[in-house]
Amino acid sequence: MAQISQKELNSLRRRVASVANHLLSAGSTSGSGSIALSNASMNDSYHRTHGKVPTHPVVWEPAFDDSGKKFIDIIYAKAVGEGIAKITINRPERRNAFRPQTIKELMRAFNDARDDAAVGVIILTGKGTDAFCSGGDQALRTKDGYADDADIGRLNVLDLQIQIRRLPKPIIAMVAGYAIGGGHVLHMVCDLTIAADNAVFGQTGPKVGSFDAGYGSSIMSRLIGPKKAREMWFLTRFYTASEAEKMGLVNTVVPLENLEKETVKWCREILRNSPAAIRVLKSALNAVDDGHAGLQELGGNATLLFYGTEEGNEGKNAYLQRRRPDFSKFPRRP
Ligand SMILES: CC(C)(COP(=O)(O)OP(=O)(O)OC[C@H]1O[C@@H](n2cnc3c(N)ncnc32)[C@H](O)[C@@H]1OP(=O)(O)O)[C@@H](O)C(=O)NCCC(=O)NCCSC(=O)c1cc(O)c2ccccc2c1O
Repeated sequence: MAQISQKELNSLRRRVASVANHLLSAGSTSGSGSIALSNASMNDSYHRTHGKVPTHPVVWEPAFDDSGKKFIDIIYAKAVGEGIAKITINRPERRNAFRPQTIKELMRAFNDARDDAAVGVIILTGKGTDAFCSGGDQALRTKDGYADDADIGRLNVLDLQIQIRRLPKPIIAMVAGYAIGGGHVLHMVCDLTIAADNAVFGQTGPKVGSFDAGYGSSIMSRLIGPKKAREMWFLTRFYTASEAEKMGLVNTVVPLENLEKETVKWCREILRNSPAAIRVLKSALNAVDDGHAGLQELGGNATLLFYGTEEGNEGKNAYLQRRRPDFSKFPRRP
């Protein structure tokens, strides 16, 4: 009998789950029988044309990158047949404070999720319900950053922030408990934040002898306004989830027990929409704040789309066929 490899088995499981999910969601749409009769709220009318967002439980399976290395400080998972990856900081005994190793692993997982064409949305979260992330591990702080295994000081969370901004898929911070210091900045650089009602947000930098004068300042100012950003940094106060929602720091607040369910619902809604449109929108929404790098990202998307056109291909084909390109048939649109 022919042997089936683990990779083939996983792919088969994903396809079966995808078909099952499809059937479940079709069932939940036609089964309710009340869609056309539902009241006139905006989302109901949206659901009339698009069908209801499936609410079946998500099934996570462990995920790996191709480095062959294990993950120690994080848990990496993908939802079977769904297009969702979940990356969890796994240092709950330290309120999910990160060390250089944690950041390296996060970057590996984000890279894998970026490269996996089956993944359309990524969730970043912390293990347990006490903390999303409490920032850099202060026990490892040295004169030049946070000590890695070779005792070299690192501020590599700054590289992770850039990776999150440039990754062309939506990243949702799923926050329960504390999001503090560098952990608070991490949720801010994500595209969306879904907070549990026990979430607490704050910067401690000036209290513990640190500051993030990069995204931690500029993006915060964009999100909550320059006065409120000064308040958050200068006074180092903590804010409840509902205060954070009023300030525009988070998208929504839900009961802790519904946090993952609601986050997955948002993922599923995003996944119904055009990946290319979302990709371009993410880079467009970041472009001004990210300066030349932001424009480069947005410009790269224009090139990517242009390569798929007949006009773009005429140039390449002419070069390969050693002839003069004929662009005369392509419109010069108003
Ligand atoms: C987050 C808390 C408010 C939680 O308080 P709580 O009372 O719930 O819990 P404990 O305080 O008892 O903590 C339990 C346990 O965890 C340890 N721990 C918690 N946070 C950290 C941490 N960040 N580093 C190391 N250890 C931590 C704590 O010591 C306890 O251990 P036990 O062994 O005693 O059980 C509260 O914990 C808190 O305020 N934490 C500190 C928050 C903080 O100041 N974070 C650092 C801010 S600076 C930063 O993150 C930062 C990082 C960077 O990489 C940067 C890079 C470039 C520029 C700037 C950067 C930057 O500012």
